[in-house]
Amino acid sequence: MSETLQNESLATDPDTNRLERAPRRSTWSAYLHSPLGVAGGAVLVLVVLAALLAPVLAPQDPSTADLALAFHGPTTGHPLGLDSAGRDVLSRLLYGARTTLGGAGLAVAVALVLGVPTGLVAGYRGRRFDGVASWLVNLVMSLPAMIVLLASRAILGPTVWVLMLVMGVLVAPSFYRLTRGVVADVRGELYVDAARVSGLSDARIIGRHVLVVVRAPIIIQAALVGGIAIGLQAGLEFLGIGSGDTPTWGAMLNEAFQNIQRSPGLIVWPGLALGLTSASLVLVASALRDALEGAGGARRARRRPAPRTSTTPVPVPAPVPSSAGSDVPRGGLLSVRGLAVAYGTDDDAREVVHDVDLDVGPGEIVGLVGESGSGKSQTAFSVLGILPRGGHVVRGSVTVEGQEVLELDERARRTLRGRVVAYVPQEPMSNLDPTFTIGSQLAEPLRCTLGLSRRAAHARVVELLRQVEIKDPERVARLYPHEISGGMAQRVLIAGAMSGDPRLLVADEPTTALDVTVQAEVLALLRRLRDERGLGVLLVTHNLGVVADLCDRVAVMQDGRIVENGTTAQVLRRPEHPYTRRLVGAVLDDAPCREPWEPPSSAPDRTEATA
Ligand SMILES: Nc1ncnc2c1ncn2[C@@H]1O[C@H](COP(=O)(O)OP(=O)(O)OP(=O)(O)O)[C@@H](O)[C@H]1O
Repeated sequence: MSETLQNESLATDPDTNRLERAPRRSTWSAYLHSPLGVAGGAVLVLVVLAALLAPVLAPQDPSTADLALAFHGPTTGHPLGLDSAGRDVLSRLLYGARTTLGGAGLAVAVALVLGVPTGLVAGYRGRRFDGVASWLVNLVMSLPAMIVLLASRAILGPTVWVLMLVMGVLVAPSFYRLTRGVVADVRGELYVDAARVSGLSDARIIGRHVLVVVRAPIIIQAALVGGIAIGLQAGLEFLGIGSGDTPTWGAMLNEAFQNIQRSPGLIVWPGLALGLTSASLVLVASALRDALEGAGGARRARRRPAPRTSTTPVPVPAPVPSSAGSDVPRGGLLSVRGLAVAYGTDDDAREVVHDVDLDVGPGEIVGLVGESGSGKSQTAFSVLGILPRGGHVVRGSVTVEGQEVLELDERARRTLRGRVVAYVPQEPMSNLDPTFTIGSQLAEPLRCTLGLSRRAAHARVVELLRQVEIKDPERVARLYPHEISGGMAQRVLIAGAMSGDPRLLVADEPTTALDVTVQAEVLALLRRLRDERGLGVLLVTHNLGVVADLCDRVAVMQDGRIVENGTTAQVLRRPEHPYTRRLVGAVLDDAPCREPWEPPSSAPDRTEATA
């Protein structure tokens, strides 16, 4: 391994020559480190156990009354005394926990079931579903909750369960809005795009990459709603709107309040139960949120910003005999003809790519260069079938190995992506999900698209990491994205792209975020993969240095059109179009040309990289 590669691995600890792993805790042990969370959890567990074991623990039936013993203080048989009707307070408290907690659980469950899946779909897919769901949510939110609850009691009967079910429906919009908002943010993350490009289905992406982000706020929200449900239930019972015959904490509070002069102690037990349970719920949720954030969110936050590009001097390659130039041969692997991409609706469409022709043959690296906004990425996205929302191909054809890509349905495109066409994105760090280890992320598409077992996928991941020249692949597979350098992250993404053994690689500015030395190594890696596998590469870049280093042919884009297309030597040495001349002239100053990059002689395993 070269010195630079070592440095890359040493990014976190240059003294020890070893990758430094940040101490990491499991969610469970992080939770146990929160004293308030543990205390809240203990109280909740006790309350739930008491509710479940009420028939065993209760000294007598909660409804058995003995007026002769009304307001009697604590005795051996009645540790908490008796109420105004001579009923055992402890028994009522235990049975009341069942109704109170069960009702709150029902409200939360209904709200979760209605709000979360719809929020997920609306946030992830948007469009019409989002419109209809948001309209319905606004409608429900505009209803006066208390009036609806009173009306439902009058119509459906005075049972706690019905009240809690209706409450669940009324609070479902809060879950919908929360989920939709978080998911809409996450769906724009590059690692979600990367998962899509690697061939994963929407359901799989939502289940693995999106749900993990919304779970913490949903837990907090569920705890709050649970607390509110308990409070509301108690409030309704306290006002005498509950069922009356079922023992609940609210009903006990109501009865105690009516007799506060006679027996003030009666209010203590239901009040304490309500207060402690609500507070515990909040403490547990808060500690759980922190623990989950510690496991995933902190990794998100600790993501290291990738260094930005530096300018590479452009070596002018010697002219090579070729039939390219104005008479460009038609590529056997990728062939783009008359491609036009537009944004907006039919009436108000803005064309951003116009009639692009492009070919990539097997084992050929074709550069697509041009200034920012010239349409390079839109062309590449069209090949991959991942144009951003609002963008669509208005005419033209894109064939990969003779198969028309634009006519494929989404399922067929997913199969094509990852297995035939792979993608290496620009920002390595943003394209890795911070919540999963490198090994887990690379194994996911292998298991989903190639159907490998967990063990086989892991073995393949290690092999892939080795192929992209990562030293100690077993160890790197166990690391999280924030624990590796930008250069290593880009190697990981290239390994991911190679996992389906594709024939065509679309690389969108793959070295832009890397420093010059690492840039040269990643370029050498791409060249080696091309040489070994006969991989065709469409390389989107604005860097003519990269083109000169790596590309066999180059197409120059300006304002959405290809204005020049030829061998790298021709285009860089004798640019014909005025824009290409300006582009080359802007980089080629009087600085001396550097020699093409060669690996250090101390790197025997990589000497073939530039051979
Ligand atoms: N989501 C979008 N909605 C509307 N227009 C867009 C969208 N994405 C890109 N465009 C437009 O498409 C044109 C081409 O953009 P593209 O991203 O292909 O440029 P580029 O050459 O790749 O630039 P860069 O090197 O900065 O990535 C630009 O004019 C841009 O404004």
